[in-house]
Parts: sequence; structure tokens; C-alpha cells
Amino acid sequence: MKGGIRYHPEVDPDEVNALAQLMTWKTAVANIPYGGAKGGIGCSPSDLSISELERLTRVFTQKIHDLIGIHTDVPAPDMGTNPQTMAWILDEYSKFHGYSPAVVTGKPVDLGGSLGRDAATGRGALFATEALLNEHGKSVAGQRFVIQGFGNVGSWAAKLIHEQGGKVVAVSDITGAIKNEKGIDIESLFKHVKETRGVKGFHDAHPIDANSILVEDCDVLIPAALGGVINKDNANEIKAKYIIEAANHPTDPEADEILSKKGVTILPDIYANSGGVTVSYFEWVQNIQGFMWDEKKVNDELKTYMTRGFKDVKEMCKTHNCDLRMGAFTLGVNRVARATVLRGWEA
Ligand SMILES: NC(=O)C1=CN([C@@H]2O[C@H](COP(=O)(O)OP(=O)(O)OC[C@H]3O[C@@H](n4cnc5c(N)ncnc54)[C@H](OP(=O)(O)O)[C@@H]3O)[C@@H](O)[C@H]2O)C=CC1
Ligand SMILES: O=C(O)CCC(=O)C(=O)O
Repeated sequence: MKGGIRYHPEVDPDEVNALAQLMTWKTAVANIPYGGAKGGIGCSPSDLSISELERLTRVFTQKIHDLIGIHTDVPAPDMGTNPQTMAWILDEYSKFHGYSPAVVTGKPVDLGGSLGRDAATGRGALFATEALLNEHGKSVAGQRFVIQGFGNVGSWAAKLIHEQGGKVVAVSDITGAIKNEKGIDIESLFKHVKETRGVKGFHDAHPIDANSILVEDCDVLIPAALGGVINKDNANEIKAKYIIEAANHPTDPEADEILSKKGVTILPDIYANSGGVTVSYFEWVQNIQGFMWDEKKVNDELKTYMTRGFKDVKEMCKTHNCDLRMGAFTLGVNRVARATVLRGWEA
């Protein structure tokens, strides 16, 4: 099983279960050999010191070390966790079971992490966006993007989109939201965020209401923070033509219906953000083989997986005359069902 560990105040068992289930379909859509998992701690990581975070993570690992393992359950980063968190889990796990780098992915490269994993979810979202836009005769260059969340996923997506000539006109994080119609200089924004720990106060953009980020005028909206942010209260106001679900379950079912009637095309989370778990798979494979790929190989393989995934989802949409979300779920559920029946379960 495979999935990230989340540190966030809203983490609870129901949310973890739902996120684990999404991982089952996501790994099936990506066609990688895992089931779904997820974990989390209800806490506010930004209010904890490094030492508190380390102790919390080590005690958590002491509780779960018999549940995780290289062929049972392989954690990775999610919201509020990062390569350092994975390094602590690896170290604590190794005290019980011996040194096993493949027990976590998304670790620091110096501990056997994969080159390209840090950027992978954002890069995968870029490849997914390219596949979708190309199908509509468009490219990333010249499109106007709005991104909610400027953490691992949102910041990498912004950087890579900017490098491809896309115009990122608004971004937000927990400190606030900023906008520049002419396009935000993402490199300068990275420097600002490093110095001030948030997008708020960036000199080359003006502040906007953080609640309005999702309804800002743009071509492509990328939610890359929390779940449930696109709902019946704001779906009617959304102006984007395309939504790329870099976050997990950012759109609730009522909003999905409203947006579909409005003709908005949504690239669903279980495909759009699968770049992270796909490169986690590459990391696990490299650890097991004891061999390290160069970054170009990681990125090229990721592109192959994302492009193939898009083709497979579209094929399902054609066969069943359905939208991309239903196509992705049908693909994932069918793959799991086929494997289950082959193992001897009654159909
Ligand atoms: N990391 C990964 O590889 C993967 C992540 N995902 C999903 O992507 C999403 C983001 O994860 P990730 O980037 O790793 O998490 P991070 O913790 O790195 O970043 C989360 C970002 O969201 C911001 N944020 C939190 N609350 C709000 C809010 N209310 N409004 C606006 N911004 C907010 C945070 O702000 P601040 O930093 O200021 O707190 C931060 O910028 C999650 O849904 C996660 O499940 C999906 C696949 C893989
Ligand atoms: O990289 C991984 O193994 C899991 C990533 C994750 O948590 C997700 O895709 O939601």
C-alpha cells in the first residue's frame, strides 16, 4: 500500500480513510503496483518547533512501525510533512527493523530519495495540463493560471508553468492571496516566500481576498491545498474553463455537477496529482535495486506515465460516454476488480 502522511489540524480518521481510498484508485490509474494507504496526525505543524516535530514523528513511528514496511505500507509526504519527516520515520523504523530506505519515499536524496520526487506532483500536474490543453488545441504558454496553495505541489506547479510560458496571475497560501494580471514573477516570489514564509506582502502583486482566489478570472484553476474548497457556495462563480485537481478531492459532488453544467472541464485528482506517487514508485524501485536514476530519466519516465494515463482515461470516457472523473474512476476500479477476480474472488 502507498500514500502520504498528513500533519494538519483537520486530520481525522474519516478523512484519512477517504484519502486512502482515493490512493487505491490513483495507484490503479497510474498502473503502479500498490493499493491505497494514508496516515496523519491532527496537529498544526507550523506552530511546532523542529524538535517537537521530530519527537512527534518518532513517537508516531514507534506506534506504526509494525504496520509499515517495504512490502506492506510505504509512507510518503503529504500536506504538512516533507523529506525531513520521512528521514525521521526511516531512522526510527530502522531501529526496530534494520536500515530499510525503501520503507518511505520522498526522503532526502542524501538518504536514498529519488531525484525529481520533490517536484514530481507539480511536474505531473503540468504534464496532465499539457495533455488536456493539447487535446483542446491549446498549450500552457499564454494561458492564465490561478493556483491555490504555494506549498510543495502549488509552488512547483507555479514554477514549471511559468517556465513553460504560462501566466500565473494569482496565488494564495495560508498568509493570504496575491494577484498580478500581467503575470507573477515566480522566481522573485520564491525568494519572498523563503524570506517571509508566505506569499503575503509580495512587492510585485496586489493583495486580494483569500476567499476569492478560486473565483478569480483565469483560464486554468489549480487547487493545490485543502479538500472540499470548491463547493456549492462558489462553484457558480468560478470563471476558469479548466480545473486541474492538484489537491486531493478539492471539488465536492454538488460543485462537480454545477461545473459540469457550466461546461468547465475538470481533470480529476486521481489522475492529475498522480505524478507524486508515480515518482515515489520510481524511488521505491531504485531503493530495492540499489541503483540511482538521473533526474532526466525520472522526468522522462514520469512524462511517459502521465501521457499514458491521460490516454487510458480518455479511452474509458469514449467507451462509457462519460466525463474525465467518471472515466478515471472506471479505469481504476476496473483494474482493481480484474486483479481481484484473477486472484479467485467471485465476480
Ligand atoms: N506532496 C505530494 O506529493 C502530494 C500532495 N497532494 C495533495 O496536494 C495538496 C497540497 O499538498 P502539499 O503541497 O504537499 O502540502 P504543503 O503542506 O507542502 O502545502 C500546502 C499549501 O497549502 C496552503 N494552505 C493551507 N491551507 C490553506 C488555505 N486555507 N488557503 C490557501 N492555502 C492554504 C499552505 O499554506 P502555508 O504553507 O502557509 O500553511 C501551503 O502553501 C494536498 O491536498 C495533498 O493531499 C497530492 C498528491 C501528492
Ligand atoms: O507519494 C506517495 O506515495 C503518496 C502521495 C500522496 O499522498 C498522494 O498522492 O495523495
